[in-house]
Amino acid sequence: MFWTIIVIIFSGFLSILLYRTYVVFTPDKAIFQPCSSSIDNHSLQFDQHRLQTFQKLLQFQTISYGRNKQNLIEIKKCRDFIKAHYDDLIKKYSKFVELHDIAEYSLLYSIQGKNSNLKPFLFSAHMDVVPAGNINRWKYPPFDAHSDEEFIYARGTLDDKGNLFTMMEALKEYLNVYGQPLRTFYIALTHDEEVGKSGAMGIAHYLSQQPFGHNGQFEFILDEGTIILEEAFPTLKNPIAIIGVAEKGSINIEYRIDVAPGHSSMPSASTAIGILARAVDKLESTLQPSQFGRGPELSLFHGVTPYLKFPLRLVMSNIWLFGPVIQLVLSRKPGTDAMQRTSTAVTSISGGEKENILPTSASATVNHRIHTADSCRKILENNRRIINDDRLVSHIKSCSEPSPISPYGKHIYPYRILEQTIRQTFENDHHHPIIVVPGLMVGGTDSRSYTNLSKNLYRFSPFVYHHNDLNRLHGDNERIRHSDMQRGLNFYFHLIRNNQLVNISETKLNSEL
Ligand SMILES: CCCCCCCC/C=C\CCCCCCCC(=O)N[C@@H](CC(N)=O)C(=O)O
Ligand SMILES: [Zn+2]
Ligand SMILES: [Zn+2]
Repeated sequence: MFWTIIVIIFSGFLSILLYRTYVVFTPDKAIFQPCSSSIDNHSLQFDQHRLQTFQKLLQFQTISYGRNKQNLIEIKKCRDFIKAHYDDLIKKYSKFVELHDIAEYSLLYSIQGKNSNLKPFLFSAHMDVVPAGNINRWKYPPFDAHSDEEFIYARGTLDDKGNLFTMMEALKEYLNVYGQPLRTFYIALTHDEEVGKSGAMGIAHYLSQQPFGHNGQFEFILDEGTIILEEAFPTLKNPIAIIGVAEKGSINIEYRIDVAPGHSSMPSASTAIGILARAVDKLESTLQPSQFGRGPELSLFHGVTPYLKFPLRLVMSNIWLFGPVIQLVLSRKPGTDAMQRTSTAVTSISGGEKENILPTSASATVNHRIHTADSCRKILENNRRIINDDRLVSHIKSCSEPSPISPYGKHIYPYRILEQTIRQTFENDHHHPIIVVPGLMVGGTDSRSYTNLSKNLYRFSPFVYHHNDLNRLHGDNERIRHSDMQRGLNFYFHLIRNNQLVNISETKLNSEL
């Protein structure tokens, strides 16, 4: 009797696991053709001429070192280069293309559509880059834009001049092929994304003053963001395109301790530096709690699960049971761990004046990137508990809460167009079709300044990266593949094209499912 009950329970349990694995999580085969077939054959080439122009763009040392500390001479040169290179568009299509200088160095191209009933859309990219760090660690000098058979190496290739160049080239091609579009759209090229927001805020302000109708709302906004990952999961051959539907918040907290001075020959048990060091150590070694399953990362996992092989598919289909194991695996790599929790990085520290004076003060700044299920207040509170030392005083230097989560899924028109354009751009790989999933953008973007313009904010860069290469972002040897540049051109071209349908409506989309 006992064994019979055990067998019944076990079989029931197994059935639930298998049901979820093979019935609930099945691949979504819905293919949506967002545009007429004629355009599908239109392919842009990343040819020698485009390569050379891109290299010139990369050679400007448009470095943002810190707030109010930028290489403005190079930024100005880069801006002028962009203006000159695309000047033809303004001249040739002066009836509907305009260029606006914003916040002195940022640019906004507006392309007036024929049909003012259609809500406009906006692409955004930035021309500034972070410093290259120790250039001896680079394979090629970071501003030479060295090109080999496969890659172009330079600071800013992926973040974010690759996006900037491919969207501008796609615009040029679109106008040359089709002339005036139906739907109005804008391309924003900012100059201080890495350190501030004056470019994006100036653009947001300018746009909010425009008489669009639609309550000043954009159909969607697309900014740099999450990418296409290769080999993200064991045994998975399909690339995963992650559309960032939300962006983490960011808080910078300074922890400071002030004590009386003294002679270094008679130190007390702990100095200001020692006390601060222990607090920093506690913050680093105590992770903020995992929020796995409470943000867009859950949808990423649900989207990928049907494509995984047994037994991983079974594990991922049953997060209710294996959640803790998945959290443990995610925590093994910085890139995956960042998806499931608020991250902690101690980014600066200072203290002490002279070798024989006990330090009177010491301070450290901690940067947290806040998961959508957390908040600034919650993180401050967690830290207070973790540090558990009243001698340290905290000061919030800056704080922005996580962004709202933009709507996504089959029934959301702009998300759907984006998803299908990604598939369209990758359609030649039939062996391992691309998987498109929503996800969480772990870094900050200019789109933060555009929140009042649209509820549909997406962050995506159409470039393939291996997960082991993620540390090239803001790191050494940043690079981009020639093939990615080619795909970027086609992605933006088709995205502009796919957004020109007049009868786009959620009803129409739904009927196609
Ligand atoms: C199952 C595997 C999933 C692995 C997911 C990892 C996905 C990571 C993909 C892309 C990460 C891209 C992060 C780059 C951030 C670029 C933006 C940036 O640098 N922003 C700055 C400035 C700012 N506006 O805040 C920043 O400090 O974040
Ligand atoms: Zn960027
Ligand atoms: Zn960046």
